[in-house]
Amino acid sequence: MNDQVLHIIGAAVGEGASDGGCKWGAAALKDHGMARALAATGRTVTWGDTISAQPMLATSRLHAIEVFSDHLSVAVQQVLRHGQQPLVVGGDHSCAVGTWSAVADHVRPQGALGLIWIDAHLDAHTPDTSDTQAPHGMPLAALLGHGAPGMTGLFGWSGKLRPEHVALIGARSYEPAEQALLARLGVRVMYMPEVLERGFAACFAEAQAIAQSGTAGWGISLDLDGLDPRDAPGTGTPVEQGIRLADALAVLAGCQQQAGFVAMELTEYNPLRDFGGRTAQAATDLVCAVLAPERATMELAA
Ligand SMILES: NC(=[NH2+])NCCC[C@H](N)C(=O)O
Repeated sequence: MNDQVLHIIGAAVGEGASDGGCKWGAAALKDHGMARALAATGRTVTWGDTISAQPMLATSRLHAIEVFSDHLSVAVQQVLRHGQQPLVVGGDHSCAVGTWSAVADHVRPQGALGLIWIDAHLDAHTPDTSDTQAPHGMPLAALLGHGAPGMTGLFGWSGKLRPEHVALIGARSYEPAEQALLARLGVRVMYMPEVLERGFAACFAEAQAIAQSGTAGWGISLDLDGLDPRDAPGTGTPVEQGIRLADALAVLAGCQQQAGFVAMELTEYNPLRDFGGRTAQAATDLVCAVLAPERATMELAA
């Protein structure tokens, strides 16, 4: 039984994407009852502050995300300092910079952070390589220490993630420059054809081994567009042929009980495209699967 308080932080950011609809994602998931569903698994849950990007106080889109990342990272740091477990609910995927910078800084005295990144995209551009200049295409590069100083250097240090502790699953839409960066760094990327061939379970097991080995803790950054749009149509940038929801639910169940699991982030929920609320339900079921105090609880509920 896990009695650590689960503290949800809403990340109201859509400015990182070309279509800003994800800015309303956290509020919509709150209304949908995500906290209630998590509490029903047996966790003690608080929905804390929502951190909002404020473009009117910034000089550019990138600057808005830099300031937002800083604010979000401080909020996540506070949760960790209180001994609670953070769940960051986005928001476009640029929120990963704030989330994982704080988690990496928190575990740093004990060692490195491992991260499993589930996504249709690589999110490994820098301002020098991105055609769209959309910051939500840049967070993984920033966490690896590449990109705008305002995104790489939170808490006064850069390289929050080391390449050997990171694994991506589900990529199927990307540009050559970001692919080249990850290849040069030696990051393990399981592209969608490999996931279809080996199965999501085998890929996730490999990713978990990467995230756990030689690290002081690990987490999951789940971009909903990693899922197949047939199961999760309400995302910022949907791409055909993704991970099926049933596979994800089965495989991700019980992560909370795995050694070293620290935190989760769920991103790119776009309520403006979620007619009928199917994606909100998928998002809710996924966080419950990962964060339930005991695996059996989810199996009984299913
Ligand atoms: N987190 C996301 N949905 N990222 C999409 C990025 C799309 C594209 N690679 C870009 O950089 O603009």
